[in-house]
Amino acid sequence: QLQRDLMPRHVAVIMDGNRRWSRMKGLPVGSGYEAGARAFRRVVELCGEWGIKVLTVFAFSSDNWLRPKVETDFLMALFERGLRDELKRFVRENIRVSLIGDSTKLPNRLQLLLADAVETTQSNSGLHLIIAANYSGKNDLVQACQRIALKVKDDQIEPEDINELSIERELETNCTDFPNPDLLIRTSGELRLSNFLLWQLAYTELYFAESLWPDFGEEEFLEALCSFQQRQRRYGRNT
Ligand SMILES: CC(C)CCOP(=O)(O)OP(=O)(O)O
Ligand SMILES: [Mg+2]
Repeated sequence: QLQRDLMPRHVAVIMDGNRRWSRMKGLPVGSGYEAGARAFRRVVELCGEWGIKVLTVFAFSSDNWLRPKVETDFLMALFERGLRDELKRFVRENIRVSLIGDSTKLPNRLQLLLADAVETTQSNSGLHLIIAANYSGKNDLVQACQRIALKVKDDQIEPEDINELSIERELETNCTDFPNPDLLIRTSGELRLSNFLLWQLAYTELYFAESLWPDFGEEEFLEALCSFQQRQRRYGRNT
């Protein structure tokens, strides 16, 4: 019963539950992250198949640095390996890659790979994949305020001219025509935003799945899309 003309344009995903998945299977933590990477690739494919325009994934939050170094090192190496393997596919499938978050804290080789992926795919017109790496929703708002304050200081704008659009234009998600997700999916039963996109989620339909991210497959993803299509979005109006 999924209707192609009622698809969300922009889907955001918090890919949570990878370590619990490995623990439940008695496997090392790394296998949970690797299973998560496979689930990520599956969802990228599905977004392409269903004509979703923008997919933003929370790949690593600024809080994730607090994890044991062996884990963050593994994750960084996994991102690098995954990107190296996927870049050719992204180009072939006309996927555009953008990056939000403070990438300067990532390992240099990964920074170079990400910059190369962004540059190589910037004119692609297929699915726009926005990778939130070391991203903080609050920091996104802080840097937007700093940019606006600079424009006021340089007499480019007056304080009273600042409106929602002025802020939206300075957010890191200004790389897409659809900065505000229509649907947010968070897996593993956690019911929180974890400092992901904050401003952008103002009217987003929130969907929480019990599945751990590695188990979030085609059936689970289509279920989330179905749920989205069944919700009547009122944007504050009463009908
Ligand atoms: C880095 C991030 C995508 C990992 C998300 O899964 P997770 O490590 O938070 O897994 P747990 O919530 O099960 O600990
Ligand atoms: Mg988690």
